[in-house]
This record gives sequence, structure tokens and C-alpha cells, in this order.
Amino acid sequence: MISIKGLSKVFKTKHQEVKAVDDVSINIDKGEIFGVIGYSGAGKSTFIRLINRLEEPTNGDVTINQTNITSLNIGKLRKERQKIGMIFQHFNLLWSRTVFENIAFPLEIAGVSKSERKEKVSELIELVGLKGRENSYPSQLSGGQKQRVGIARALANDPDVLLCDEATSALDPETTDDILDLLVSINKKLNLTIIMITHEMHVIQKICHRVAVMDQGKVVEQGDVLDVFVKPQSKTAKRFVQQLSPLEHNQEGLHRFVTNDSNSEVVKLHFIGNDAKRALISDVLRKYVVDINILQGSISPTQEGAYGTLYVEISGDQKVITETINYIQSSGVEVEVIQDVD
Ligand SMILES: Nc1ncnc2c1ncn2[C@@H]1O[C@H](COP(=O)(O)OP(=O)(O)OP(=O)(O)O)[C@@H](O)[C@H]1O
Repeated sequence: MISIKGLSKVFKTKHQEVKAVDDVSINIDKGEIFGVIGYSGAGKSTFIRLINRLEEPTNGDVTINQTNITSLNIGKLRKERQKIGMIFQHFNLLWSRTVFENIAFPLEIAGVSKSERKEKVSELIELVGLKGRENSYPSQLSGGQKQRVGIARALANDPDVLLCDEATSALDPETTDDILDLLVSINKKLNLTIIMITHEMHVIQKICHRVAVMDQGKVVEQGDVLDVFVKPQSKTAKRFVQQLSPLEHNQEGLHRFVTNDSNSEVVKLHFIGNDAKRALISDVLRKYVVDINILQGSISPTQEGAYGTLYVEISGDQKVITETINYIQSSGVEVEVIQDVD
């Protein structure tokens, strides 16, 4: 549905050139929530602004529903932009207008009649959970409520795509989760495609189906959220994943828990999707005469299912330990034998 090919943006200043976005290619499916994560300065904001041409690309193409956005003249671009909603970190509301008037604004610009505007705005107010606040001004609203107005306004012209530029970065953790839940429910209800720019791995974990990791203008990794979380390939993705769930990727200090029994192996088990719900340990103990000492573990939910990691020490007869590991592996749970326990 969205095809981004070889997209680049070079900013030329007096003394230097900055490649803010460097040859980025991404395909996004209809109804997908696609996350783009990167540290400050990675080029995320520039990238998202290139999609609706708030920023003009230096090179490359953005095609949405077969329309090449990059080649449109300004008149056609304006029309096409009505199908691309956008929300911002600092909400960008009109402070002299009420909630109702803010949401009605894009409809006024699109030339929608007063009675239709009223109907549509009421529908949107209901959708984002702001009933009763129609006549409030932005200054009278909390951050979460302001972003709900931003979302309603972005949806006014029934867009095909919603661009979210750090939409939860100014909110506290609880309000962030409320807004993320709202975005998921809108995505499901309207089958709306959402592109989410963020520096928070929690946002990706909670709502995205796929993710691209940006570093110095380039996409250094992209894939299903579960895959990137379980097996991050790039240095940047590894850093992000580790921040979110340090336990899973940090085996330092494990030596404090192992028995140092010569007849034991320390292994790391990776559970993905439905495997995370299995009672694997009791299953193994019913089948094999071994002891299992749980060292550390965690489980994290994502939009695409849960993933978890468990470090265990398996003790017993070496032959039986090997059989146990083979059995766990054959049941679909990935096993990594840890040779040197830190
Ligand atoms: N208008 C501009 N003129 C010159 N350089 C710019 C301009 N906008 C962005 N840049 C540079 O492009 C690079 C990418 O910036 P961008 O804001 O896209 O990154 P970001 O990942 O969104 O970071 P942040 O989250 O801090 O905004 C940075 O080096 C920035 O200084």
C-alpha cells in the first residue's frame, strides 16, 4: 500500500551537508502498524515528514495507493494530503479554538457543509473518548486529552494513513498506554495504516506489527517486531532491545546462581508466540531424570504474540542432559548452551 524507494534527504547548510535520510526503502501493507525507531538525530522526523512532503526529498519515491506523492504538483499534493493524517509530539492544536472547532478545522478546509461537519465531529469525539469536552479549549485539557483531539482531527477526512511523529513522547507512561490502546483500537476498527516514529522500544513492543531501525539516516534493520526483539541483528537494535528487557540479554551475574556441578549445563531458552504459554519445565521433568534450576527469566507481550527467555541449569547424567536438550529443541523452543557463565 505504501512503497518507499531510495528515499533520501540532504540538508545543505553553510558549512556542511547532512544526510538526514539516506537511501531508505520500506514497503508497508494496508492495515499495518509500522514502527520506525532510532536515537535522537537518526533521521526519523525527517523521514516521516518526507512521506507527506512536509519536507521535499532529495531523491527517491513515496507511493501511496498507486499515487506517487513525490511527483505531484502542489494542488494535487494538497488534495492527496487529506488522505494522510498526522499527529505530533506537541499536539499542534489551535489554542483559540475549542475541541469541536479544532476537529472541524480540516473539514472546513475540505469544504464540507456545516451539518455534515457537525455529524462527523460528533462521531470522532465519540471515537476518541472525548464526549462532554466539545466546548473545552486545549489549555483546559490534559496531555492525553490534547492528543485525543489531535487524533480526531487527523482522522476527520477519513485518511488511508496516519503518520505519528513521537505522538506519545510528551506523555506520562500511563497516558502513553491509553493513547497507544486508542491507536490500536482505531487501527482495528478502521483498518487504518499507521506509521509510528518513536525513540521508545515500549511503543514498538506494545502496538507495532513490523519495525525499521534507523541509524544515521539509514535503515539498519527491519522486520517483524517479534523477530527483531528475539534476534536483533544490528548494534542499534541490540541496544534498544536490551534497554527494554535487560534481563533477557544480560547473563552477567548468572554464576552466582549456578551450583558449579560438573554434571550440569546452563542453557538459555527462547520462547516465541504460543510456546511462551507452554508448561515446558514440568513436561521435561516428567520425561527425564534431571534437576532444573531456574536462574532468571522474563516474558514480554507484543502485538504479534509473546516472547520470553529463561536461563536454567540442567543437572544430572550427561547423556540424559543431552537428551533433555534435544527434546526441548525438537519441541520448537530454541536452546542456546552457555559455555562460559559470567
Ligand atoms: N532543517 C534542517 N536543516 C539542517 N539539518 C537538519 C534539518 N532538520 C534536521 N536536520 C539534521 O538531520 C539529522 C536528522 O534529524 P531528525 O530531526 O530527522 O532526527 P530524529 O531522529 O527525528 O531526531 P529527534 O528525535 O532528536 O528529532 C540531524 O543531524 C539534524 O540535525
